[in-house]
Parts: sequence; structure tokens; C-alpha cells
Amino acid sequence: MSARPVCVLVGAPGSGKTTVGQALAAALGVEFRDTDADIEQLAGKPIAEIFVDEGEEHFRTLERAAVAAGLASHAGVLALGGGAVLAEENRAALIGHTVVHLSVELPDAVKRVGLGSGRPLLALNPRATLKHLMEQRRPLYAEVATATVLTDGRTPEEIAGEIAALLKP
Ligand SMILES: Nc1ncnc2c1ncn2[C@@H]1O[C@H](COP(=O)(O)OP(=O)(O)OP(=O)(O)O)[C@@H](O)[C@H]1O
Ligand SMILES: O=C(O)C1=C[C@@H](O)[C@@H](O)[C@H](O)C1
Ligand SMILES: [Mg+2]
Repeated sequence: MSARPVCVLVGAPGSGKTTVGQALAAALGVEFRDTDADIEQLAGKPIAEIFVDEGEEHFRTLERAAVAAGLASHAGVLALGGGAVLAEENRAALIGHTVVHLSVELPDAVKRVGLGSGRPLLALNPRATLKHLMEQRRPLYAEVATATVLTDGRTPEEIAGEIAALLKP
């Protein structure tokens, strides 16, 4: 069945895509879907294990397929993995969609991801890695976003409420 998401969420690790996405979907009364969870379900193992067993390139291949499938078939809120915007194919696929960038600055992102457990790219030195990832990706999130919502110092419910208001026709 063909459908399109009411809202696609992008942002750095710890920006709250999964947490805010679930709150937003509940507020709108629609389903929530997360490409990271789709990939784990398809692969039958956690993302951290995919990185160890098959490598990041293989993960990115699975991610491009999960992004394309989600954009083509999910009618609710769709959260993308933090690195999905790195692929030109994914950025092109997002054109024409309602894409909200959950922006976060380094201090809040570090607090939220903690020691980076379950996030293979952040396993070593989470603060320095996050700083680098965020600098590299900020222009890419801005490129695909149709709106940017600030998340620092705000609760997931407040953020979801702002996005829900933005989505009203
Ligand atoms: N606005 C917020 N305020 C405080 N804590 C938050 C906020 N948003 C998310 N968190 C917490 O930060 C952690 C990371 O959030 P979440 O997993 O939703 O981020 P994400 O953007 O989906 O990350 P990833 O890219 O790794 O999937 C969780 O423990 C969550 O409870
Ligand atoms: O920032 C990233 O590159 C990633 C973020 C997560 O959502 C997962 O998609 C994976 O751990 C890679
Ligand atoms: Mg997530």
C-alpha cells in the first residue's frame, strides 16, 4: 500500500527522534516507525552487532532500503537514523516530504546519549565523536529539513506539541 509519512524526523544522535517521535505519534493518533528498529527487525540483531559483524557500509545499505520503504509506505511519524542524511540517495528521497530537524547542541546531546551504549559510532569517546558528527552533519540536516525545532532544555512533550502545531494545516 502506498502512503506518505505525516512527518519525518531527522537529527543527531540524542536529538530525541525516537522519544519525540513516539510522543508526536501518540498526540496525532498515528503510528510511529523508526528506520533503526526496522533494520534491527530485518537483520534479526541490534545495530551494534550489525556494525561488528558486517560493518558500517552494510548497515548504510540496509538503511537506504529502510528509508525508501518507510517513505513509500508509512502513513504516520517516521524517525530516521542519525546518519541517514549522509547518503545523497536519502536526501534526494526526502524532497517533497515534511521533514523536521530536531536540533540539539553538544552539551544536551552528550547528556542524553550518556556513554553511547548501543550506539556503535559513539562507543569510543562519545563527546569528541558527537562533536565531529554534529559539525559534519549540521548542513545536511538543514538541507533536508522543511522546519527546525530546538530541543535543548525542553521536554519531549513540549517539542512534540510544537511539531504538532506546525503540522496543522
Ligand atoms: N528533550 C529531551 N529532554 C531530555 N531527554 C531527552 C529528550 N529527548 C530525548 N531524551 C533522552 O535522550 C536519550 C536519547 O533519545 P533518543 O533515543 O530519542 O534519541 P535519537 O535521536 O533517537 O538517537 P539515535 O540517533 O541514536 O537513534 C533517551 O534516553 C531519551 O529519553
Ligand atoms: O549517527 C549515526 O550514524 C547513527 C545513528 C543511529 O540512529 C543508528 O542509525 C546508527 O547507530 C548510526
Ligand atoms: Mg533513535
